[in-house]
Amino acid sequence: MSFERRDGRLYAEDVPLEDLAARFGTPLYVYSRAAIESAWQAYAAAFAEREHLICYAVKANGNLAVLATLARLGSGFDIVSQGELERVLAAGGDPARTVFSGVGKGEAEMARALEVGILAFNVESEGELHRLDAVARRLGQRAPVSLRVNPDVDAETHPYISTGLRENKFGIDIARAEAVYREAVTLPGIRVTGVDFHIGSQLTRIAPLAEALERTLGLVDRLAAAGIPLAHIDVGGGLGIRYRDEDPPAPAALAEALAPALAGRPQRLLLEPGRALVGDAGVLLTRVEYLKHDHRDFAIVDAGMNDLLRPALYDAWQAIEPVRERRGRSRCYDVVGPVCESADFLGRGRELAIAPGDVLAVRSAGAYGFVMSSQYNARRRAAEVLVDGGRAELVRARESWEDLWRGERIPG
Ligand SMILES: Cc1ncc(COP(=O)(O)O)c(C=O)c1O
Ligand SMILES: N[C@@H](CCCC[NH3+])C(=O)O
Repeated sequence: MSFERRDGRLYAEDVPLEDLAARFGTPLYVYSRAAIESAWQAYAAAFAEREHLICYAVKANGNLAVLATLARLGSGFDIVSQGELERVLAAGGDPARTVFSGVGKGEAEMARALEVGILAFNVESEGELHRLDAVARRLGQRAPVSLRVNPDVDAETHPYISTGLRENKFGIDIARAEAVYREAVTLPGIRVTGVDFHIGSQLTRIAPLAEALERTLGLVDRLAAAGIPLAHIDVGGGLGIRYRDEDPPAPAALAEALAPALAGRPQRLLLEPGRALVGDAGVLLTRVEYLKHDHRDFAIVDAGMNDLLRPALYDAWQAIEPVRERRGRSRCYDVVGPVCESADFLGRGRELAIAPGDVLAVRSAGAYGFVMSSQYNARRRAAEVLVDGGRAELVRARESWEDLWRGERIPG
């Protein structure tokens, strides 16, 4: 574990978190390099038996230092925008190990991805396939394509992050996919290379993934029979982490569960984990501003929904702990931010012994934390720090006041 409590103080590797709050201010995201590395190694070891490529889902945490850490391990990347592609390139990531997902790819994004030579476009609709064909032909290229199929399985997760049901906007209905492949192989700007699915995020059961794979392999077999062999099978990401009492499968259990269905198949396996690699590798530090004891007990802290949106958006539960234990009476607090919304909470009904000035750590904030933050209420986005052993480095400075109006103009 890279975030541990010793003698009542919470550490990131060998650095006390309260020291980081004092040095860099709050709100502050803190990541542990060792935690990222060990999560990635565990994933890679789990799938070592077969030829595979881990394409880390950049959306989970796109900080350049995080991406560079993963690139150095040999990771590939799963991107959903040109912005994420530029980040991967800036961090030294390999475009030839990068897949491009997302339902709304623009022409310029496609052209840029073709220019740098990505591994595959995960194409999510026929309209996108035709647009990509046209863009590639204009550039005198053939775009490598894997169709993202929608296998219509219930991932059994929060409805906002479930993506593999027919009513979701993602992917091509698996029942129609064969026809789309048959057309794709006739398009001069398209080179068919694989198939892809991603059924949702924060998955705690393997069964829906195994079901999606089974349905997809049926398609792979029908395509092979039709003379359309595929070079890779991309099973997406989605493996959950333990925020509270969930019991998500480890990567090894996932690998074991998928192995029988994949046995003997020549395709390279692609995986797109995000949260499972970085979720537990980060915390959000925030300082208590006020304690207010009215109808309820409120701990008003200096981080809000603009810094960490998950509680407000999904009613998500993340552990909140003082970085230094304090003796004394505890109370049951709603931990709320300074933003003018009643949804601005980090946690509700938390038993805490705290005083104004104390620093709290919101755990498991390495994924979908900073990346989902905003400047709402004209709040500067938090700084980010990467800890490596006993060293802590500022890897993104807190925004300046001018950052709040960069690019704006007062006309006339
Ligand atoms: C296409 C795609 N791949 C991979 C991921 C990574 O998901 P997770 O962070 O749940 O592993 C997502 C997000 O859910 C996604 O949309
Ligand atoms: N943002 C979500 C995950 C979204 C996954 C994106 N496909 C979360 O915090 O849980």
